[in-house]
Amino acid sequence: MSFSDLRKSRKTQSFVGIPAKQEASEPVVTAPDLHKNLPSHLEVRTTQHAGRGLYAVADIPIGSIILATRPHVAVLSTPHLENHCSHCFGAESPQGLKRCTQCLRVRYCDATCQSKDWSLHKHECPALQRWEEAVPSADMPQVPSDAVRAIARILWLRQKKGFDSVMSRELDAMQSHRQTLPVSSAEIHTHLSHALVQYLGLRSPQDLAQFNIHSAADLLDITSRFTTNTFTVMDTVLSPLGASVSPTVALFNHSCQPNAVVVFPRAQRTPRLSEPQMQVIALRHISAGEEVLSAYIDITMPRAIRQEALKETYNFDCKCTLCTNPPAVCPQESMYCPKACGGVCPLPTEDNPLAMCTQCKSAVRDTDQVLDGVRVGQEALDKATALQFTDPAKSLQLTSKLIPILTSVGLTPSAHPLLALCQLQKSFPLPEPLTQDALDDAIRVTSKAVTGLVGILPEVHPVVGITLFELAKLLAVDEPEPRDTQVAVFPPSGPPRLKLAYDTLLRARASLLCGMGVQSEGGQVGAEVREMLVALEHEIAVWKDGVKNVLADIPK
Ligand SMILES: C[S@@+](CC[C@H](N)C(=O)[O-])C[C@H]1O[C@@H](n2cnc3c(N)ncnc32)[C@H](O)[C@@H]1O
Repeated sequence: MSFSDLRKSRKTQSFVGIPAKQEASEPVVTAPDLHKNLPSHLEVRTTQHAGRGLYAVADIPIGSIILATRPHVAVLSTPHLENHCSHCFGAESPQGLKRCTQCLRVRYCDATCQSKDWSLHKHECPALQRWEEAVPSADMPQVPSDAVRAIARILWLRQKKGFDSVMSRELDAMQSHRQTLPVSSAEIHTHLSHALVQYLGLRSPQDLAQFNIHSAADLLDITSRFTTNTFTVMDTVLSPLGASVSPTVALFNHSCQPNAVVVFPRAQRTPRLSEPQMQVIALRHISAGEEVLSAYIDITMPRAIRQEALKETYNFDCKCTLCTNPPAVCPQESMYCPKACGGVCPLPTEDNPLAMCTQCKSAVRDTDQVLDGVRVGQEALDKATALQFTDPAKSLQLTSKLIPILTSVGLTPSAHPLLALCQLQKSFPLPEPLTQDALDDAIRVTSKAVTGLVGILPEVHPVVGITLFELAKLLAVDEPEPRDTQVAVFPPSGPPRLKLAYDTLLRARASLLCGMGVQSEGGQVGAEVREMLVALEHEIAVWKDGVKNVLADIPK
């Protein structure tokens, strides 16, 4: 059988007569010797509807590090291969990174990081070179996708550790949805399998036996396990860096109202060589007996988009409280009362155009205007997201145009797509030379994003903490043309702005201390917040002294 038969044999158990080992999509039972590194406050339990999950067996206070581990496998995404270490994922320091002299693709902080990565890179290095040689033209990707590089690392790791090792069995015990994959995603898996085989330099399906893969079904199990159990590696300000797989962290099930969050805080005090370290942090007090649940997707999205994303990638229908029993007005789909009574209305939809304020019962009259605004806003968001890196000026033009439109039709800052547009716009750097208007605009958009996020997420969520920190940094930028401080507009100017920066920073610190883990004092970003607080305190003190001196000079 050739590789082109993979698709046909998707549902078969074997292509070389050896049956696949596991009935996919059945709840997996964990062997007692797996996940031995679980902390004593957690245990694995299995339910019919969600398979294995992790449950608290003791109370877990808010902000606690529930679990900390280095993923079994992690890869940088292609654009970050140039500016981050492929072992510890640290950003390029002033000393620069050392490039692998063979493949010229991956970089390391130093010889220590390189030698730590060698056991897997020694297989990856020739594979990267082989891939590059085989690429038919310069406009094709010169490096395989993150998924292909990560899955290959999983295969080399299993081979190195032995297929019966605990590490390999933990990887093999991760949930696979091979038997119930929708046709659309089965196609993706087939493409992934083909790219993987090319990257590994295999000539026939039988060559996969060296990775303990004996059938098309086995191969699809591997790719399905990868998509179902991957976590995005993030830097300290939550920007995506790459993909990682940790079978222990993958035991956490999903909720759209999670009580825990996965972060990569880069702790200050632990040596960098244990990085990238994933930490699961309690977003609220978790009582003994409760399941610990994280969010697999962006929960600032409306319910329909969340449900679709969960079905597409994770193959389940979410039955969390927020999905099954939503509030009368979901913040993600809300607008202000048309009579401005202070209440909110659900956003009208094509199916249900009647929208009414929950407080004063006034009906939204201009439903067409709202529907059009949301539709055009979504189209602009899709376009602006696609152009974010290739044509940032055009992308920024789209977000700047749509944010005022959606605001004027009455969407709340938490509503989709307004919040998503604000989040995108605030990711662009400030223009140079900086004008007061551009700075003030950036502050207004970031402030709107904070308000929107706080309407959906708990204040201790790291996304809220990081956005507060971004806002505080903008408020602390030297104003190009400070305004008259008497005029009550937002953002304020002069000393009141400095005071607002300080207060916002205090909020960011409180949020990040919890959301990035109390024990690690907020990790690297927590340390940056503390440094900035000291600098701002100094600036405010200088300003107060200045005012005191001026007052003393005024003749009585
Ligand atoms: C990362 S794994 C989580 C651990 C998994 N339950 C197991 O037994 O290995 C993701 C898969 O778990 C299941 N799952 C996670 N959260 C769920 C939920 N809230 N409801 C139903 N199934 C869920 C889905 O099958 C999903 O594809």
